[in-house]
Amino acid sequence: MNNEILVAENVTKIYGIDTKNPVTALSDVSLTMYESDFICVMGPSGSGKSTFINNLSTIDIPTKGKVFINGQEVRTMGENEVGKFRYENLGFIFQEFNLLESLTIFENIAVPLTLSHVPLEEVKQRVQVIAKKLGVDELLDKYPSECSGGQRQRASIARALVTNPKLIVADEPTGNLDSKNSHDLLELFKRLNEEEGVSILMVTHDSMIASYSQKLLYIKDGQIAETIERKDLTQKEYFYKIVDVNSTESQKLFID
Ligand SMILES: Nc1ncnc2c1ncn2[C@@H]1O[C@H](COP(=O)(O)OP(=O)(O)OP(=O)(O)O)[C@@H](O)[C@H]1O
Repeated sequence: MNNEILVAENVTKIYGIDTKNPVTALSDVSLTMYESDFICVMGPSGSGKSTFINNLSTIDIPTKGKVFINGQEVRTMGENEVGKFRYENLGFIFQEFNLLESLTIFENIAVPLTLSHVPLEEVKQRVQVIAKKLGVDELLDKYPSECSGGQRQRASIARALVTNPKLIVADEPTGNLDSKNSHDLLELFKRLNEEEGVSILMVTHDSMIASYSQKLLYIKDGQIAETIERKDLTQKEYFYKIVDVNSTESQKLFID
């Protein structure tokens, strides 16, 4: 059995808890993720998917419950410690790429290494390697404004991966990519997952993208309503199962 990388115990998130209209976005959710797990999160709009991954990955702090990453309880870490911990362990990929406009693509990708005081020669070498993997090695001297949406997205993915994170946390990472680039990204995730044991926790609304995972969590009303595991299914069989869950759950919305 692989080591536990992320443990969430009875996590609840209530937005606006001190207001007249608090919103319980996540309700008593637990999850154990092991090294090399590849988990996808799906569910209707507003069901709590982003809240789920944000609260499990140090971006946000739960109202109730505990989160452990690599055995450390996130709540007990100071702000600086959490920052360092993120750089060393986590790679975040979001739909908005948040590249710094005043820095070149090279400098953007290098940011997490520079912040960790990695020597310049090593920075250059690691940026080159990851930029090549993401197909942005020709763009390193350009500024984000000189690149297309897909190129910027790939550069931001290179920045998330340049630290060799143990856990990739991705919220709709293919949102701005065309279908070829989406599948290339998922093939890269698959390789990192299978060959380097990187764990992946990813939100997507696309069943085809979700079919690259080994486990699917279907979130509804802030809770895990269904869990499907790929096990020995082919990707195609798993894909059909995912489509089925999405369509069955969508139909329930009519009946309810
Ligand atoms: N900062 C916030 N303050 C108040 N309510 C919030 C906040 N963020 C999210 N919510 C509410 O929490 C619930 C869950 O939102 P969340 O963004 O996690 O859903 P989601 O499943 O990711 O949605 P989508 O697929 O539309 O992105 C929604 O009702 C949303 O309106």
